[in-house]
Amino acid sequence: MKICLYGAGAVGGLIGARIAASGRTLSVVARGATLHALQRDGLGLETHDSRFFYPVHAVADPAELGPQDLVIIAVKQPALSAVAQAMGPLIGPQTKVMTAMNGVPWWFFDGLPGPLADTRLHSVDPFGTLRSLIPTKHVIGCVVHIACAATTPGISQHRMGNGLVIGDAVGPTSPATRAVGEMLRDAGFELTLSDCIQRDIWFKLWGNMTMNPVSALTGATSDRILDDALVEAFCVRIMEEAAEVGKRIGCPIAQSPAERNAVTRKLGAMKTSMLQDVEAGRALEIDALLGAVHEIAGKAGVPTPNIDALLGLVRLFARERGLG
Ligand SMILES: NC(=O)C1=CN([C@@H]2O[C@H](COP(=O)(O)OP(=O)(O)OC[C@H]3O[C@@H](n4cnc5c(N)ncnc54)[C@H](OP(=O)(O)O)[C@@H]3O)[C@@H](O)[C@H]2O)C=CC1
Ligand SMILES: CC(C)(CO)C(=O)C(=O)O
Repeated sequence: MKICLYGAGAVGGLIGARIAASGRTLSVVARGATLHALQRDGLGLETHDSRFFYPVHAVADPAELGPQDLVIIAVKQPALSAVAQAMGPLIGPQTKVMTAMNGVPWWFFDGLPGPLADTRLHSVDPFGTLRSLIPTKHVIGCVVHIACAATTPGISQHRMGNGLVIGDAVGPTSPATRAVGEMLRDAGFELTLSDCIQRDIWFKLWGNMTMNPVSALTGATSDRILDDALVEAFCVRIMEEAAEVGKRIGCPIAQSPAERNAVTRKLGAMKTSMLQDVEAGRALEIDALLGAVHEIAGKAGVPTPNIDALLGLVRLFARERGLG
């Protein structure tokens, strides 16, 4: 399997390092300090008590690599458009493109039957460029139930969790996606195959769409967010609104906000990826985590005053700090 990673940060670095550690050849498209580090040292993977480096073939220009069997995209949502525009040479007729990212992707409704089937989301693909550059038939969705960070170029720090859920964006699980699943299992992940990856995306988003923006606004880790009764109550109202939207679009959530917050609480003092972005001065993933939910709620006819308030606040926060 010819595998290429695009986005060797926290999540991509972890997935890539595990793939390389399992004995497979991995190509990586990277830039700047990350490219330099990968070419010099390989992909670094750090845990609380270890640090290993794995050799990879790192390039700046996807044209050097040509068509792949699998391209793993693990960038933040604001970087996606530039990646889609550059990755053309990696995509052949049989290529699978796996999006290992949080939030609602541009292809969300392409394979989701129900009242909004085939809806196009202006918030995450305003001009339809992602859809035309990465046709949905190539896409495997991937939900990452892992926490990690990348504070040094080329090195992913694995903090907790080991779960990946993958599924075809459209249609039943294909043999190619099963093969990708086997490859990721071999690499050491707890891999689940989903026959409706949109539901898994919505389920994960249900926790992220509160914790990530609230942590960005307040600078607080997840435990401190949940320790404040008023902030927790605000998060619960947002989750109730998102659960109602989910119910209307075919992504029901079989969990209560209290149950989910209890799971989040067990993760301790977690610094979300959006808080990491604020601290590093990087653009925030607002459209995929909140803008798309706001747009979908409007189309589904569900009032979402609390989601709207959080979206407005975090959007303004990002604009004022040049993180938008
Ligand atoms: N971190 C976490 O714990 C979790 C994150 N997620 C999600 O996973 C996705 C990835 O997040 P994460 O790994 O944290 O992000 P990071 O910011 O750590 O990594 C993104 C990487 O993409 C690279 N990149 C961006 N644009 C380009 C480009 N044009 N060419 C080459 N490389 C590029 C960046 O390189 P450069 O440094 O050069 O900009 C960086 O190495 C997000 O959707 C996030 O929400 C999901 C679960 C957990
Ligand atoms: C680690 C986790 C689950 C925290 O919300 C995450 O997905 C993120 O930080 O983006």
